[in-house]
Amino acid sequence: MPGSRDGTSGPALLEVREVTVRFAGLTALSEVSFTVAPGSVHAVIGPNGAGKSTCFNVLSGVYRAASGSVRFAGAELTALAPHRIAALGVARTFQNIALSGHQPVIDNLMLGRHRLTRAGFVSSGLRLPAARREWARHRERAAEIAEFAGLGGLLGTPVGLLPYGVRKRVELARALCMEPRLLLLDEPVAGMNAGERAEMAGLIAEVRRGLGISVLLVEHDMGMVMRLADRITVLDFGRRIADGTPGQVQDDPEVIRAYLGPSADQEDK
Ligand SMILES: Nc1ncnc2c1ncn2[C@@H]1O[C@H](COP(=O)(O)OP(=O)(O)OP(=O)(O)O)[C@@H](O)[C@H]1O
Repeated sequence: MPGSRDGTSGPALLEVREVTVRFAGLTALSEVSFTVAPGSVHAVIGPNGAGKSTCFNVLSGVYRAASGSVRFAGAELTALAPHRIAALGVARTFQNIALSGHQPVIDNLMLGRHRLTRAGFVSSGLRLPAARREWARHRERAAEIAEFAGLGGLLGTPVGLLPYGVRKRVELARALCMEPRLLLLDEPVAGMNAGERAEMAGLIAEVRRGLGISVLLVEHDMGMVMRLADRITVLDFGRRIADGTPGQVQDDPEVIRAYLGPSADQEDK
């Protein structure tokens, strides 16, 4: 198809090309390339230490690549600071929850709206009518997103009082409050029980289907990855060893050797 390098339709939303990252003698990523199609769920998998988090940290501007390029919707990201990348429409969640536990859900979500404010309702302290109106508009949108994420009845609840699985959904909802075009999810179901995992998987599917937002996912839960992802990139020792549909990756001998093992349908490795 025109503009397509990987069989998906249309030009890539994110194009990672030959990215290398080094830490004092260790090559954490070695000339890694992959593309994320608009409106798709793309997973990055691989054993511990394969370079998955490093990859996310390059995409979100936390780490600098030694070489290679990352293009998002036509813009080069590799030299940009994290807030500039976020402003272009790339939002992320972290392996460990990064929320303010004593603040209610709605306040945590409003932090996600901050970059979108014009009147600066935080700095003006809501003294100006324009700032108050803008604050109300953003609060309404944050409440809508909370509803979408199944948090509608919890707006006033301090995050620290919520069960782990719900806090992870608050974190995802906060990222959605930035109105991203691409959402980076770092191990979204790690540490969850089966019910929480199913809820989170349903929410991620809805983010793509209902909101049209592309999702790039690092995850060890292979059952979830195989069900959710349109495409999977497999890393091992910082190198890309496979890239394809779940079916292709699952049957790839090198992936089986390095990561999946002989029984590729294990739920969680
Ligand atoms: N800031 C850093 N300084 C030095 N080495 C690092 C740094 N971050 C990552 N590394 C190293 O880079 C390699 C890749 O690590 P990374 O965390 O990206 O792997 P991962 O695939 O995310 O692993 P996991 O599944 O355990 O999260 C590892 O050898 C790790 O020790």
